[in-house]
Amino acid sequence: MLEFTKMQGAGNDFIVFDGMARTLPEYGLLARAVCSRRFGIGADGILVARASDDADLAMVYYNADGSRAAMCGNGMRCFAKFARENGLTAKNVFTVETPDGVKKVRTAVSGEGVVTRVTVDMGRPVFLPYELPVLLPGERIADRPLEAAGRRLRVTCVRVGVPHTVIFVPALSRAEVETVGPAVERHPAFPSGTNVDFVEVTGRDRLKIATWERGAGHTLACGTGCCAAAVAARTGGRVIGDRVRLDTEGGPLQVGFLPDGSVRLTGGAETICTGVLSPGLLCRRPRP
Ligand SMILES: N[C@@H](CCC[C@H](N)C(=O)O)C(=O)O
Repeated sequence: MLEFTKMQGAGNDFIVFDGMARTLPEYGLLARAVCSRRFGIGADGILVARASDDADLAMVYYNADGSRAAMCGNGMRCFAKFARENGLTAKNVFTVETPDGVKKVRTAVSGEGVVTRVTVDMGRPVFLPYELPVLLPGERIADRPLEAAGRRLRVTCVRVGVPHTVIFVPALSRAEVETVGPAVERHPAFPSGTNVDFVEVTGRDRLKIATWERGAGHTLACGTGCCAAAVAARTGGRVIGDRVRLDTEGGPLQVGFLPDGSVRLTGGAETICTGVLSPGLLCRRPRP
């Protein structure tokens, strides 16, 4: 009997498992089986709750394609709600170990014990140069746009636990997300792949964003992507102030900038359903 909970944060959806006291199947296989939209439950990734020696809990994240990622911002909000509401912790403010370090989460809990909102201290984003296979003598990376899907793109690369490539556009286009997104995700400049964020500036403290995720494709929102976009926009003078609202395709999220250079992600999380996996699910041939 393998119980699961399906959750979403701004439409980025996850299957959550409690791995505190039980052994689960191999996570990559589990992710591919349950995330399949037609042959599984359907989700962008899986989250597994584990015990930790260094924090109150540990979160393991795998993308829908079975690849592991160090961090997931929307996933962390869902994880925090799951942990608090299912008694994995009794604290409203607690710490979670990830491969990107220990994250502090703050949950807003109603009188009925329901977590209504979660804020995650995401750490300091790091600007990255992208790796071009060949640079001409004297040429700087900033001089050369990235060529992908027949386009020459000005990109900003930022790591927020996981790699993001931010592209500012005059207006978001679904067609662009679906053509440029996969071409940039697998561009040779990014040997480990990258998430790709298309960002439209809609106000002095407001952005609209659409994301193509490494290992999951087009998703309705990406928490680490919102942090990357907010930091890229602020550093480039496109937004001002201490916080930015990001309108994702799945709803609004907020990113706050702290004096030490770190960022905070705030938003909601919801439980969709709970259930039990069919025992045969993991024995079937992996399907898309
Ligand atoms: N949806 C996530 C990011 C998940 C990881 C990503 N697909 C990767 O492989 O880097 C978020 O909300 O941050």
